[in-house]
Amino acid sequence: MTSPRTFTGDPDIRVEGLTKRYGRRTAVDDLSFTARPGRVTGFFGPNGAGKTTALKAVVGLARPTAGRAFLRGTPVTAMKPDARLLGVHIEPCGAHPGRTGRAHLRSLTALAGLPRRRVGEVLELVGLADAATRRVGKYSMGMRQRLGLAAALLGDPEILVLDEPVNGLDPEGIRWLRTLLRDRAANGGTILLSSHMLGEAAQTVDDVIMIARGRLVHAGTIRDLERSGESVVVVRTGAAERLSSLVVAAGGRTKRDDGGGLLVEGLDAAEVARLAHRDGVLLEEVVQRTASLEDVFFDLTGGANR
Ligand SMILES: Nc1ncnc2c1ncn2[C@@H]1O[C@H](COP(=O)(O)OP(=O)(O)OP(=O)(O)O)[C@@H](O)[C@H]1O
Repeated sequence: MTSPRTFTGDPDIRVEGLTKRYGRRTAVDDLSFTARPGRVTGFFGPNGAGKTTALKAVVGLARPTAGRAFLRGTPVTAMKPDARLLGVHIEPCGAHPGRTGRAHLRSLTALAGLPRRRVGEVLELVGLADAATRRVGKYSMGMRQRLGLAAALLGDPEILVLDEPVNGLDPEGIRWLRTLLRDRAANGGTILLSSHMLGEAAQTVDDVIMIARGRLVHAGTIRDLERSGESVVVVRTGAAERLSSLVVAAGGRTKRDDGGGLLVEGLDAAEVARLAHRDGVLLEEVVQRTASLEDVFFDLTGGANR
């Protein structure tokens, strides 16, 4: 991916009606989505939502019960492995704990028919050059994550599929990964990454696919999702009932919060203050609280852990 790609309008990844059952358990349920060139697509869902299972089917590592995944319009099951087209990091990365990071990458390079110099280049790229001769069994979780990324990047692929790439990285590592992925997208690359933490990945992704219990619950841009978080005004007053009826008459909604305050939806803080002032209701505190991305995530997925 040395030069920016020409956009053809075709999604690099297209998933249609993907379903995967393990016995009677449905891990992925009739899932359809796309991931496009020049964008980082985040694939979100709570633990056990079916992210890893779906990503395995996308890259041809798992056979769907129904539905299909396409890369550039070709069914993934009909494609030959091509490290220049597709790079994948899904744990476990398969590195033997007794081998060094460099030896692991060298064998992958040989297997994929890539030039041997790529090993040194990707070790440098992921910040593992100094640890290249250490055994993988001695690597920290963050280092193993970097090694998995190095393996995915060996062919400098146009499409990257990464399962929970942020796991185990420290804040500096997360920032480094964000820059790396944003740069690749800016050069026309397609990146699909999964995460169970929407807030943390928000600065990295452009598009959001969200699943819960194997089903799609939301697809759109991260900007739209950020805007969708409704704000709530938290009010403390000795005249909550009076204020509540004023708010309702003005078209808002109210409920009591656990701390004895009044939560107002549908009006902003200034409107609530104006209503109170007009009727001589004394307000002890007025705070506008915007729903965080984590709140939005929780609302959309129903906090659906299995
Ligand atoms: N090989 C398997 N055999 C049986 N059940 C499986 C298998 N792989 C996954 N599952 C089940 O499918 C469901 C989805 O699992 P999956 O690992 O895809 O979710 P996930 O969203 O990646 O979760 P996490 O964030 O916890 O990794 C879970 O209920 C899991 O127990």
